[in-house]
This record gives sequence, C-alpha cells and structure tokens, in this order.
Amino acid sequence: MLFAPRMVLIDLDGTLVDSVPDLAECVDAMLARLGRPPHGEAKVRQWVGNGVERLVRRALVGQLEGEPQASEFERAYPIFLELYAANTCTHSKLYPGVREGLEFLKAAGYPLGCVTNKAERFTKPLLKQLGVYDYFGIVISGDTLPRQKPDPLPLLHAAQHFGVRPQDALMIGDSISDVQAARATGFAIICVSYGYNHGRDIHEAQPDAVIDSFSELPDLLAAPCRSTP
Ligand SMILES: O=C(O)COP(=O)(O)O
Ligand SMILES: [Mg+2]
Repeated sequence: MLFAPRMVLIDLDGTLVDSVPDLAECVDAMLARLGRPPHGEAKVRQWVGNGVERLVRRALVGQLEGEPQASEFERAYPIFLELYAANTCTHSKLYPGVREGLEFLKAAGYPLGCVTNKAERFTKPLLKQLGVYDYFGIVISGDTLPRQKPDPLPLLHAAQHFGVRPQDALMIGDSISDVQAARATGFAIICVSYGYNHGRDIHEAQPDAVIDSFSELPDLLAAPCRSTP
C-alpha cells in the first residue's frame, strides 16, 4: 500500500521513544516511597499510552483497569511527577531508525506534528533532550487540549493547524488509541510493531500498515504534493 499524505503526525511513547525504562523506574521508586513492592518494567510497559496520571492509577491498582482510592492517588501522584521530572530522559532513547526516518520526512517536505498523551511538562523536555523537537511544526500533548487520544480532537487540531484535510493526513503510532483516533477522523494510520499496546499485538487493531522500523517509511510514502503558493 502506498500512502500519499500532505501531513504526518507521530506518536511519542512507544513510537519515537522507548520511554518505559524511565517510567518504570519512577513508578517503582514511587511505590518504594509508599512502602509498596515494585511492579517491574514488563508490567509498566502494558500501562503506558493514556498519560502519566492514568499510569499512576494503574500502578496503584496493579492492573490496566480500575481506580485507586482518591487519598492514595493524591499521595502518590505528586511523588511520581517529582521523580519523572528529574528522570524524563535518563534511560529513554529513540528507537533505531527514528532519527533517519524523521530526516527523510523532513527532506521530503511533509509538515510534521507530534501528538502524544504524555503531559506537556514532560513532552517538550524529552523531545528536546533527544534532539528531535525541531522536526515538529506542532506538538500536542495529553493536556494541551480538553481531550486526548483516542478522541479525534488532537489530530483534527493538528490538521487544522497545517490547513490539511483529515483524509490527506497520516498518523504513525503504536497503540489502539492511535488507531481509534485516526479512524475517527479519516486519517490513514501506520503502526510500529515494537511499541506499547497494552500487551496486545497491534495487528489486532487493523491499522492500514504495520512497520518494524521507521526505515521502511520511504518505501511506503509517495512524495507529498506541495500546494502552489
Ligand atoms: O502514556 C503516555 O504518557 C504517552 O503515550 P503516547 O506518547 O503513546 O501517547
Ligand atoms: Mg504510544
């Protein structure tokens, strides 16, 4: 399948960046401060994708669904925020092929946006520390707008920003939330196979294509048609 988008939006955690080592360390350090045992990286990997607030709630109940007691959450959340602010990019790394993929997209002339459910206070420092912030003409975080993915709002906002129709736009992500947001807008959706999808194979969500690396993008994308000035 050949895609011919006029704009490309890219998810952050699990797509551009393997951020779980830092997130898991901070979750376990938070639990230690609360006098509770750690969960470890494998469990946290399944809980990333709906923002840090939801991650902390999941860590407190020890599963994907469910709510901790309000008092427990109110004690834990500031501890996590403090720990993760100090360790947003201690172990986090771009996945192999991502920098080259971004370079290809930039050289080809696609307007690029980053659309993540991560809170703004962590998104920009992480993109900057990894040296990829400047690729993006717009960065929309989980708390930038009233609703986050899987709601279509952040994708539509970015399309409007670039003056591109949703049917001419492409989202690249790693989770069911990215697929649902894209489907709700008419964006095409490519998923990476290596990211975080709550422990499920992303093929189940039926994106338009699944890639193992950003290095596959040049073969999937037709050069963007530039509108005449
Ligand atoms: O859960 C998060 O904090 C962010 O996840 P996302 O970058 O995959 O949207
Ligand atoms: Mg993701």
